[in-house]
Amino acid sequence: MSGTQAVKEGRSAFWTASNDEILRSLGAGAAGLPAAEADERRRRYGPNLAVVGIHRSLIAKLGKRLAEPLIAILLIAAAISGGTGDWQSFVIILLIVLFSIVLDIVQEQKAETAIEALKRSVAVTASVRRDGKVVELSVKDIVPGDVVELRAGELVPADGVLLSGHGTLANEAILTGEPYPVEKRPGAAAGPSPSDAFNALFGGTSIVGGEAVMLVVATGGATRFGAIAASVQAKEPPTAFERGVHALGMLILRLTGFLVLFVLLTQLIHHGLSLESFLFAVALAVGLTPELLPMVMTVTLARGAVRMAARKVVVKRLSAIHDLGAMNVLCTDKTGTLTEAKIVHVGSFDADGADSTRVSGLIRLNSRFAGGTRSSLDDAILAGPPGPAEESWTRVDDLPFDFERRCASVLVSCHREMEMITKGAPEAVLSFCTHVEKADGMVVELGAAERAKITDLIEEKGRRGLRLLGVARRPMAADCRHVELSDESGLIFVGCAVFLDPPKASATAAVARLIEAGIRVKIISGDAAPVVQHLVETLSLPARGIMTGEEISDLKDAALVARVNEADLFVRVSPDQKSRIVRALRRSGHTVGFIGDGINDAPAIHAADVGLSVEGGTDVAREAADIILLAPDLGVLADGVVEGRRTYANIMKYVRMGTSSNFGNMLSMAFASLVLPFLPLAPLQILLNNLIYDVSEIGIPFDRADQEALAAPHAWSMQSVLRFTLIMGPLSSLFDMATFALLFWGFGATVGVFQTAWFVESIATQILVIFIIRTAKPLWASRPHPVLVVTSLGALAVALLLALTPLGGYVGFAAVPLPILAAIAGVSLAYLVAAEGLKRIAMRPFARQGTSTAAP
Ligand SMILES: Nc1ncnc2c1ncn2[C@@H]1O[C@H](COP(=O)(O)OP(=O)(O)OP(=O)(O)O)[C@@H](O)[C@H]1O
Ligand SMILES: [Mg+2]
Repeated sequence: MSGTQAVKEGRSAFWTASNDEILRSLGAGAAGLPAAEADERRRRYGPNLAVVGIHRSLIAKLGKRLAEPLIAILLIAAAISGGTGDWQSFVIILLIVLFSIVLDIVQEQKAETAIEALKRSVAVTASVRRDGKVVELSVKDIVPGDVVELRAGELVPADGVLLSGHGTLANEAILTGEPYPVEKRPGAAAGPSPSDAFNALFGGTSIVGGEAVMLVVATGGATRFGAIAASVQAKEPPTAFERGVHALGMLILRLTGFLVLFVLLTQLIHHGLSLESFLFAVALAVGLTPELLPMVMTVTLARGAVRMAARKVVVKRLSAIHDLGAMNVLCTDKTGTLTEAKIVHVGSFDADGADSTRVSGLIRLNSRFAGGTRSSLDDAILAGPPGPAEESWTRVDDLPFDFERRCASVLVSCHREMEMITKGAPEAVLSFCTHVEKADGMVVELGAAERAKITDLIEEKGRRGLRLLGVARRPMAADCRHVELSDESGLIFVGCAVFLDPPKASATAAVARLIEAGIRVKIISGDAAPVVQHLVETLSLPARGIMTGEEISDLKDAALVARVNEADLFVRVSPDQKSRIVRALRRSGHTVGFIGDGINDAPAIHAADVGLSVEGGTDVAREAADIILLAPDLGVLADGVVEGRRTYANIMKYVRMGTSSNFGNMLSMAFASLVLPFLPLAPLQILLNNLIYDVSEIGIPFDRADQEALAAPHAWSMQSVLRFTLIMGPLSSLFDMATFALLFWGFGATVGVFQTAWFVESIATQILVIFIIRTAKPLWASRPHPVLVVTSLGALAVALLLALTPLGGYVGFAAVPLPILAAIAGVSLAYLVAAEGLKRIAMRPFARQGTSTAAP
């Protein structure tokens, strides 16, 4: 198949065709598509999303819920009730199903809308040529035939070919697993294999060097990445928290199944098969399942996300909120978070340490003509006045900067002169040098003594907090047209350019707050040791232990795990080492955050439990991040951490209440069905009880959290959930059983009175205990949020109204004599007092695993 054909059919090997062929077959031009044509194509090809169909329609959501086993069973129960002429049950069951589904869907919908809006606010855009102008478009609006302009640090939005490029380097690790950048240039590839496609860029990869103009050939699911993403549904692996909640849900489900079978069996033996006992078992199953847990989690997290956004922290992945609160190690790069990132080129010195305009002139030529990533250092260099003869130099070739060799070279010519000028990390440049240029222009061999002197000079400037770039040159043959990496040798050292980047005054307080919050702060920088150490001293940051990139490259992963905890400063590390450090910290048991803004930070951001970036960061860093800070400030992050912990604390309240009351109810029901000659609650009453209790908890996402719950990183612990359940559950069923005994043997209550009284006891204790177990402190020492007070007491009022007024006749309630009511009130009060007393033991925190090694 020819290349043209491949393009026409939207098939894979489009890179074998020539650009002219591709432009023709796509009906496109270098100036971009007309807007009307683009709209037409958008309709024809659909949105440029790798995975579509994540947004389920309302109908689909409803369908999914109706198909849930519990709801399905309830609907069957309603049908059977209706079929046997029990219209009352039929209507009430349907109402209950409807109400809980609507509650669930509405809440979740609201949460999703809020999150979508947040995500959109930090979404990555692309520069697209339309109607001959360059416009910023949402990536999803890109269509085949579009012409996209790309720079280093940006994501490739779709599959396409290079129309032109300069020093273009792409990172295709997402497709190939290969971490090293691949060179890209225009032309037609020789073979159909993607590894031949030197002229193609693929959606989902990123530009890490140079720039490019790309013609889009395939979008959305038709891209290479789209095909992969669709096959794995691009699902992120669940976090520890998500796994924990899921495991808990499964445990409860199994217990419920077991219990329902048990109750059904005892009912069968006692009373034979009846509709009543079937409905009872169904209602029990419904009542015992924490069916609203997923919704409450989503709603609580979404509310947390909205609150965090108000504090300039935008969450892209909801569960990252939990991880942020659990984070106990934060790794940060230096520039921007600890410094102002206002880099100024303040001067240059030669090999003897004397001021030198010659060095400044050479480094300007390098920055001016360097391809690849233009860094903030280049911007600082070019902000100064041009050198004397700068205009007469022209670029011939260049070797773009990369973070591994930390150098950039240009080949420039002026009249008959041809020079290669190299700049980069001083020690890297110096290692390429064999000669040195003196102040008078003389070039002499670089002896060991002089080399040591220059190294000392560099060290000494670094200790004063000055950032340096070394400058060297090499005269080349006049007919030289290309330079290669091997040409970066035998250089003549000229001197260093000096830069200042003022420390951020607010960083000291922000780091102190993070440490106060139980988070260890580590600095991972590509800069030199003295510069980083000077910064740490200036800001008086508590940091001990330093490790260099060189040391790290000598260590195997296992050895690195053993050593990462010893150091708080990591210097001269490469992007790959940044992510190795993060992974090692995670493997040694920490929950690790990484904040950075550069291309070189993206792998580490991705590797962290909580990847953080800032609004002004590069696209790749922002795309890799779970959380975006709208202000590059660690103080904002400290606020976010507090919010994350609050959200977690509220979810734990729901988990605790759900598990302990469910477990208690299970025990009570099992006991009751063994000893009572009738059902302790009619099926409808159980459903009603469950519904009212669910409503009473709607206020939890709004609740305040105690200062104590915010003070330290938390971690999901199944042990502590189980302990709470095993203490508080039996306690509540102890009082349930006392109520049974009192009603049945003490007062000799009739079925109707018994059920009404127990309904009142059960709902009152379940709801009121919210106020006790929402805090580990004494009840009176922690004030609940008004919304929680209103929802829970409101729900209780409704329950009492239903049970104690003639309204209750519809669901089988009877009038309860005053002495019984008084007795029930007494039992309930006794239960609450006991719960308050026991909660201290039940809520004692478990020691966190993995922190012992990291304690300061
Ligand atoms: N444009 C450039 N040309 C030559 N060398 C450069 C350039 N940009 C950076 N370098 C060198 O590479 C080193 C690492 O880059 P950079 O400082 O961006 O890393 P980093 O890890 O992001 O550091 P930080 O912690 O300060 O954010 C720099 O210290 C400098 O020596
Ligand atoms: Mg950086």
